Amino acid sequence: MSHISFDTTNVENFVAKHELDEMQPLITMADSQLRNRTGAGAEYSDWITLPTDYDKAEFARIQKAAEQIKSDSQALVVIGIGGSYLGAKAAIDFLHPSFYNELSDEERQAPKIYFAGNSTSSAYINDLVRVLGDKDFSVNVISKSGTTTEPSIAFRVFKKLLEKKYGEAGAKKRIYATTDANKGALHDEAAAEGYETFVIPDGVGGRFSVLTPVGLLPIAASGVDIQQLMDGAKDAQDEYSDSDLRKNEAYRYAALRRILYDKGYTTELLINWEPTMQYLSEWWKQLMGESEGKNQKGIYPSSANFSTDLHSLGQYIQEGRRDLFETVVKLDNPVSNIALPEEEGNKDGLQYLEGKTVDEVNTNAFQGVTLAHVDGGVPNLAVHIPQQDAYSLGYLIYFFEIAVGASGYTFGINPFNQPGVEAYKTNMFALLGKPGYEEQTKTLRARLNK
Ligand SMILES: O=P(O)(O)OC[C@H]1O[C@H](O)[C@H](O)[C@@H](O)[C@@H]1O
Repeated sequence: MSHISFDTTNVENFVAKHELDEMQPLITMADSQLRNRTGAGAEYSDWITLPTDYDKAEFARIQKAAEQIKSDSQALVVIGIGGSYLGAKAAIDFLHPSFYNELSDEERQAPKIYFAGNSTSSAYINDLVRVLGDKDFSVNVISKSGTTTEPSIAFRVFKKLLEKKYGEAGAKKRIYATTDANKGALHDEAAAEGYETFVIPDGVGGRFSVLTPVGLLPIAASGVDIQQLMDGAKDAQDEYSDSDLRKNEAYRYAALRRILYDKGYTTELLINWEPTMQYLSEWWKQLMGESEGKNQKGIYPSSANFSTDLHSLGQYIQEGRRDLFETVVKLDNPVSNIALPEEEGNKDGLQYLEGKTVDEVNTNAFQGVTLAHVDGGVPNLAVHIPQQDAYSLGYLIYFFEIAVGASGYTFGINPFNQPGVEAYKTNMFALLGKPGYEEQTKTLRARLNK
């Protein structure tokens, strides 16, 4: 089966071959820290072998639950934030046509999928309640800690809606809880109420959890064959197991990013050429940013959607501050491809495109833009995705995960924690009057009232 490939042609003007060779000792060290579990945060690196070591009985239970949701629900509300929703959203967008929720029931053959609990916006919850209307729906509430504020608030709202519609007993059958095996408020509530539960393994952090029940249940409920997703990841696990930079494309990606960072290219733009891939970038940004942004170091992960953003950000990328590099994720064979309609005359000046497909325009734009950006001083890496299918996506997910694991260790940081995320939470809890935060409440109120 063909799989993703990594193209470094357009970074050659910026990084000499010997520079990559000279990264080998650092990569060998990072690989050893990862595989031998001797690096910082190693207790959260079970995702490395997840594609072969996952719980097969639970996997079958996920597939069964997905069938149940398909049979009794017109909509599934997926409640989670950060790593507890971005992977599922990225996969569902990538693996289905645009406007998935707007397709006819017959074409979709699966419930509409809505995401909630991923912001503190009150309007968003309100709007989703209106959209659900009298639709039959189920809820998949996802939280590794089981205590995150945004999903907890949304869960209360949608749980009440379910109870109003189906009664307490009926509601319980429509709630699927994905959380820690032993602890947290969501775990305790699920156990007390008898919700069907799925476990987020201890050794897999949120941003690495898309191939656990966190991502798998919503993805399966949308009609995707999750076995293919796991198969792709499994083949990638085999493919990227060698510490030799000449043989391991994921490590080559990690090493090149690190070399570019050291040369002053401190922002990486993940570029896509398909609107169905925007959330892949959002997932990737958490994976990279939460893993590497520590000790005042790390590449800032950003993204742009082409060709759309060429008409807004294109000027900056071409001629702005030269601290950017691009990693393009290019889908080589999109599922649908249309030809430009023929027309009498040449009023719109498009006659030269007749006989060409719109995807040929996209690919030519990709090639032209890449060369222009390279000429403008933007190093360019490219990951080619052969097909818009679950196998390729599983492969791609693993590529980025293993790359950031290795890359994190080259920075000398712990790639698997996220201590900095707590700072805003402490302030928010203090301002909202959560018990235990009384001292901070006083200090913050005084600062705000100045
Ligand atoms: O799954 P949860 O425990 O609710 O966490 C959801 C997200 O929130 C946090 O603040 C973390 O920084 C993320 O790494 C995590 O993915």
